[in-house]
Amino acid sequence: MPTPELRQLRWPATAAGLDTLGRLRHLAAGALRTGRPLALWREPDAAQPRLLVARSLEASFTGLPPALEAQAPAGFAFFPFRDSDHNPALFLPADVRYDAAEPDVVAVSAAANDIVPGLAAWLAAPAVETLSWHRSQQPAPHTATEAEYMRLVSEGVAAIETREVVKVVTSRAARRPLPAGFDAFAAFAKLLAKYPRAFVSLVSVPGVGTWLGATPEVLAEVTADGTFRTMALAGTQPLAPGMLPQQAIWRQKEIEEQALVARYIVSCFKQLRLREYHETGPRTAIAGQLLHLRTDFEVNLNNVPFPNLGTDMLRLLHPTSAVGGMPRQAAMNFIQEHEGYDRAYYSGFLGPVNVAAPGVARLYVNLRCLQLRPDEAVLYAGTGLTVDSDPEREWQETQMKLQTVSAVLQ
Ligand SMILES: C=C(O[C@H]1C=CC=C(C(=O)O)[C@@H]1O)C(=O)O
Repeated sequence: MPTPELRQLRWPATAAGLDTLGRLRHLAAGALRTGRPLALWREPDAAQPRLLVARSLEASFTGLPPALEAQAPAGFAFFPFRDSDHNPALFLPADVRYDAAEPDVVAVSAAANDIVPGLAAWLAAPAVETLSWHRSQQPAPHTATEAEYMRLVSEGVAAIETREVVKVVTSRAARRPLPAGFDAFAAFAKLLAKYPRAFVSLVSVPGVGTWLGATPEVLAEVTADGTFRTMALAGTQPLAPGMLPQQAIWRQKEIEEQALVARYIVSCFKQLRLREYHETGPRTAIAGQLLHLRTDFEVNLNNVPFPNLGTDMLRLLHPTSAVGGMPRQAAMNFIQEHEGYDRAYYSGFLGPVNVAAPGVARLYVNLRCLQLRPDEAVLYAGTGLTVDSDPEREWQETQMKLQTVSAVLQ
């Protein structure tokens, strides 16, 4: 359904030779060239990716997490794990939109009317070879060695034993060189093909940097038919070749770890005094070459007196105990004191709000992601700890999780 205040620009005949990926790339090039923030993403099981360009960086700064109601502004949320001057919370207004499923038009919001002449000229301009992605001003984060990470895990287990926390998720960053001729757009296209069930994204913001990922974890979703969804995702094991997910056997450690996340979600519903939710699972879910335990939660918004449930739940859920821990504040304090690096946008959340249509929002936890730097990538992964965590196994688990996105660096 076209949104009335959107102006539709048609691609000129000169662009006839560009396929949809070529058009997405060309629009991304235009945004980068003019110093504008942009997001490219493909929702799980959607056939085609979408692109959104914000008219300016200034228009993209925000305070609170976005409202998810149909009348709220349309845009793309890009939130850090923890707000700071270095890692601002962003909501890129949907000023320019391109949906590869409707390849012949580019939609421009009324707020961005002034950029129409430049954009129209750009649609007719020849495609460029190399794109200069926006860069972060921050130095690369500290990357933990195996010994350092194992020490962090032991400290986390000790904090659980002394009841400082019930669960905590520790994480680390890893640096990898970019292969010769690395192209972030081509890497995005590779992730699209490799992970059809993931939310695949490439976000580039002036001064903030460029992030690429393929995450399996829904944070908050509101659908056109009025359904709210979230999930408790935790517990990890490799998907062995030829193995069916239903054959997976889970240890008590993973079962408990995931149950805590599910319990946290239920406590958020309780806080809002909502009882009419449906809970399915836990079931084994595939995420790339990994398996997780997943419980799905669903609320029919047409049957409950909670018109703002999506917005309220989003504000309660972030950061979930799948990336922070429980109790939330104690786990956040532990991470701040012990982790020794800045997670930036890793384990924050991202996704479109009211872009596909008013009242449709799909926000994901930013996992299995990397930050692009001029000649290297910084990759991120974490592991949920319980009292039974073994430091060596947790290190191995981070190695496995890093492989999801490092597939594009080979
Ligand atoms: C923190 C991450 O994953 C979370 C989601 C699924 C399974 C997890 C785990 O088994 O620890 C984590 O809670 C990550 O991928 O960096």
